[in-house]
Amino acid sequence: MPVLDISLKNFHLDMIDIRQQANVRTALVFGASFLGIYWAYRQFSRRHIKLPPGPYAFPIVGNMPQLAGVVDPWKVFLRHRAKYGDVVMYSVGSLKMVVVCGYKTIREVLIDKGHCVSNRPNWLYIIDKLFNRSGVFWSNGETWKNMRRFTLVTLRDFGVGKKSLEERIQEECMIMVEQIDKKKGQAFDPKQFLAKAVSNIICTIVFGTRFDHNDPEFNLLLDHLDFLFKNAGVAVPENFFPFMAKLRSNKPAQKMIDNDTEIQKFVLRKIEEHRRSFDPTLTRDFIDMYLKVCQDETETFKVSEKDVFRVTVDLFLAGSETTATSLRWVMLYWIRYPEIQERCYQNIMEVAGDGRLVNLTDKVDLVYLMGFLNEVLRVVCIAPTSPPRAVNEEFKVNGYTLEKDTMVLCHIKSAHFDPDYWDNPEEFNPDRWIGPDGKLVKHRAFMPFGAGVRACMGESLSYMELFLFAANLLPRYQFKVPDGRKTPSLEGKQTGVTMQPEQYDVIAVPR
Ligand code: HEM
Repeated sequence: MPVLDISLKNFHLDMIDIRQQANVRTALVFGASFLGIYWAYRQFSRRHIKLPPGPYAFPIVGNMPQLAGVVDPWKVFLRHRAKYGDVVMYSVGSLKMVVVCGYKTIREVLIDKGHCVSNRPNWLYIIDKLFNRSGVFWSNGETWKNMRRFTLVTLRDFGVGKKSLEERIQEECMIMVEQIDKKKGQAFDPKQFLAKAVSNIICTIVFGTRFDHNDPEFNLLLDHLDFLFKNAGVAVPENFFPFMAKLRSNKPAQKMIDNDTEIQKFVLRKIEEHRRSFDPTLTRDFIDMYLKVCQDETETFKVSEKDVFRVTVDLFLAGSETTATSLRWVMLYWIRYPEIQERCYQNIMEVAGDGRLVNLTDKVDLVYLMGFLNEVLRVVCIAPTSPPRAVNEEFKVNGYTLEKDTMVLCHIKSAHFDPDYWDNPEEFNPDRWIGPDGKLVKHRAFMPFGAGVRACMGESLSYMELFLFAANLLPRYQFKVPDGRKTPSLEGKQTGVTMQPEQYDVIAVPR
């Protein structure tokens, strides 16, 4: 009975098929129910979390219309703080951003809960394209830990706090003196001099060499870095809506990437030059340190070329503009308050009146000058809102939950003007830094370099530069507003990350 045989076999196969289909269906129903229950559980359990309040967020674009392209975002954040409190939430698409104000709350976030906000939001489109999750500024996790360690050791080994770097900064200051002398009392904008002098200090640490101020390669590098610094901010729409990178006719994202490629070529040329002259017994600079680590077979920690390039750019981006801009503010406050400039000068004369160069050991005696520098950093607050962090572990602050991956900005300027921690915070007063014993006092709400695990890595270097430049320029010149010109305002503008003073000229009258 072959026919029946076949049909029986078919029947058997059909049964298997039906049973398999039933199994698949059961699995699907079971899976869907599980997901449904899980979703309901998540919704229910998250109903109890209290997110921070904030201004109305539009569908899809969220708060982008209120924030994109805003000049002085720190002022907008302060207006919202007055309405919503110390923790204010914004959103763009599905991303959440929180701005934290006031010293007490900032401290709680950056120090007490610092381990929960140790990431940077490196998923932002342009930032991710540029920084490639490498280097130290925008990396996270193991890469960040390794690169932070490598960078700190290298900065220490190549002179931060050491005599050799001190001499290099003094030398750079004297080159600036030669150039100021050439002005012969004519008005000039100190911006370029200061930018080149400070960048040359980073060049010394990274490449082991300085550049002539007229070197075209150096000037091109500075132009590229300046472009990147001014444009690679967080509040660029492409960071949140990558499709806009193709839509916007002026293609700002592509320009930044092209610009970054040019800097990359420069650094790679320097790495090649170093490779040709490399001597493992003589580590000359940051790049040599990288080559050494690469060649050392016993070294467990490996640095990639991508990382070394990125850290180099990180050091330029984080270290040149910030310090050079601080020095421009220092000069502006001198010309705005001639009597304070005179007190700084007298303070230096008491210690180094014989015309010698001021060095780092003089710092303890130059208390008024140090108080003045701190006061400039306080009132100006070069980075009024700190570079963003990202929540890596959900936590609560002031009763509000900050969910994982929320972007966090700390409003440093609000801490610097917090009336609970400063007497007359609006007043520019270097004397607030001098204690009854005549020594420099510390103020805990002073945090121009951020705080916690990701605090600035260049604080000591910056102070070295600010102090040595200020203390060695002032004995040589009295800085003044050019005759007949209006005294520049102290208002300033936040462009990108930093507070920029308005363009101004000075005259330097030899003492
Ligand atoms: C007046 C000058 C400077 C100011 C006001 C400043 C300010 C800051 C601030 C506010 C942060 C963020 C900290 C945080 O997230 O909590 C930062 C980070 C950083 N700064 Fe500075 N900085 C200055 C100079 C420098 C210099 C000279 C260097 C390098 C030589 C440097 C290297 C860095 C690096 C690498 C980071 C990232 C650290 C990390 O993410 O682990 N900075 N800086």
